[in-house]
Amino acid sequence: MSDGPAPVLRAAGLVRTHHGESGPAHAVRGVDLSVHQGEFVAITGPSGAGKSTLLHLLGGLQQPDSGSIWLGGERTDAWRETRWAVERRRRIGIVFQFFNLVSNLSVADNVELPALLAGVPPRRARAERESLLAELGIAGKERSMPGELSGGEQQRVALARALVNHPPLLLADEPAGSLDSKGTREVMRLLSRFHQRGQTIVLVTHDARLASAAGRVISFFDGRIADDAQLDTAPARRPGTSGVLKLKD
Ligand SMILES: Nc1ncnc2c1ncn2[C@@H]1O[C@H](COP(=O)(O)OP(=O)(O)OP(=O)(O)O)[C@@H](O)[C@H]1O
Repeated sequence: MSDGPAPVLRAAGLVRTHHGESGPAHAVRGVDLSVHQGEFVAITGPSGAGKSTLLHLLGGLQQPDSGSIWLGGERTDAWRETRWAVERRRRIGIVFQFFNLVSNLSVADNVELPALLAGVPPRRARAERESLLAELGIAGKERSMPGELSGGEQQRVALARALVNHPPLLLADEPAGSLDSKGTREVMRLLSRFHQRGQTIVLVTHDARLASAAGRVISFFDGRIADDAQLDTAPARRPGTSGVLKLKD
């Protein structure tokens, strides 16, 4: 093992089988993975390959049948649901395809909630929320309810909520999956921007074009890593570019 800093995330021997009505689905069949500080990793692959299951395991939203996960060098095997919930608040931001905002809370409350739950004083939570919403281009929407926003705006709120506690790791599960091409470009541009500032990101997408915004692309197939490639053209290596995304309107 090297003497460098511990990976932000490490997984070893992860296995997870779902037991559905149509029998067992071997979603994750043995995954070893390390993600280092500042990396932008895309996990891509066909529908049903097990990408979402893997991301859920990495974020502690589901537990593996076997294998281990380390966050910042700390082994999580003994963590149960409540411990994961507490640790996630500080250490892992997650954005989902369908945003998962709390529909009866305002934009401001949605973003501040994880900070308040983590014990951040209200004034600081408010300041964090203000600066994130401004940065994400949705200042002025604080009082809106999620249902009053476009999909792209909701995803930006979800990003603000995910980042409000400055987590070392951002997980994104098809964050543009329910957006039109304009919203898709916007979300990917924002992810690239946060990445250029040092945010570590693991993105799951079935869309190879979106994956090309990352610096490292893992091809996932049938529950396993089929390929793990560094891209030379990644935005992080070319600061100031907006990435290699070229989506049509
Ligand atoms: N809760 C569940 N119960 C039963 N089977 C499941 C469950 N969740 C996922 N699966 C099955 O596990 C396999 C992997 O699913 P998963 O959603 O992880 O794949 P994916 O690569 O993210 O697919 P997609 O791109 O379509 O979202 C599939 O065969 C799926 O049907």
